[in-house]
Amino acid sequence: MSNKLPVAVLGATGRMGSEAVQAVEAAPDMELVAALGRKDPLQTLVSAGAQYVVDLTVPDSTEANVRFAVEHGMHAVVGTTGWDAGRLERLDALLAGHPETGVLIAPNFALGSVLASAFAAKAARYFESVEIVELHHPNKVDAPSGTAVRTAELMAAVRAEAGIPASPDATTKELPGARGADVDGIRVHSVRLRGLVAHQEVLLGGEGEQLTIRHDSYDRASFMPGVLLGLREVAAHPGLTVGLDGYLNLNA
Ligand SMILES: NC(=O)C1=CN([C@@H]2O[C@H](COP(=O)(O)OP(=O)(O)OC[C@H]3O[C@@H](n4cnc5c(N)ncnc54)[C@H](OP(=O)(O)O)[C@@H]3O)[C@@H](O)[C@H]2O)C=CC1
Ligand SMILES: O=C(O)C1=N[C@H](C(=O)O)C[C@H](O)C1
Repeated sequence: MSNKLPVAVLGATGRMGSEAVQAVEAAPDMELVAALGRKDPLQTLVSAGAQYVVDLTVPDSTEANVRFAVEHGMHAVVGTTGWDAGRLERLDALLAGHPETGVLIAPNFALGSVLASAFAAKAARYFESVEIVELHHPNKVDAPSGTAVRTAELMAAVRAEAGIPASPDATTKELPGARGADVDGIRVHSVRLRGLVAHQEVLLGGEGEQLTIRHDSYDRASFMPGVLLGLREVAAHPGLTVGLDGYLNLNA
């Protein structure tokens, strides 16, 4: 019997899913047992013997996909966006009944992006003003990006704990949307532009200075080491982990 991880990819025909299929096929310790598109029944995961599922689909389908995986004892590594607080709560409750199963919800698999968000959280308490600009390809269906939401949440939590007031802003007259979305009190601006893949700038401003923390994914290959790392680690982390940083010892 093979001791390779039996992996299935959901969303296998998509931009990320097709890249993940290639990465899993090329990994010496993994075996791709199923590659499902939108029309394929989830039951195929069971008949294929999948024990690890990578979800790279759409916000509307990801929760049901992950629920199916967990209910069938499969670990899940999830890159799909749309995991708001309500969905995470429901998943946590489901996992309580499956104590040996691990799920990673990773807003971004690129190691540089994970580090950039961690650096931004670290810096967040030291600056009066913070805003986020995320820039993506125009085929992206969701805005703001999951990465920007996660970065804003991390920064807002640090600022709240440190008692930092809201960023100063004298705007009283505004064309709707001009100041971006408000994520936990942090303004997030979304650019959609042909030629881009996935990019983010965190802007931190203080009296007479600015710190910019920028990350660029020029190619979806940048996400694959994180996908493979997630697959190799997920079984060792039962329960719910949000963010690939949960598997990295960033404070070492
Ligand atoms: N965490 C990370 O590092 C990254 C996350 N992402 C996220 O991953 C997700 C996928 O992105 P991307 O690959 O660019 O998107 P694509 O649109 O290229 O791919 C989406 C895939 O999901 C499938 N799909 C569509 N609807 C359903 C459904 N109802 N049920 C099951 N499958 C469905 C599509 O199948 P079909 O072709 O038949 O429509 C397609 O294979 C997005 O949420 C994106 O934000 C993206 C990049 C990096
Ligand atoms: O849709 C994308 O492309 C990406 N989606 C994720 C997000 O919304 O943060 C990750 C990355 O930014 C690429």
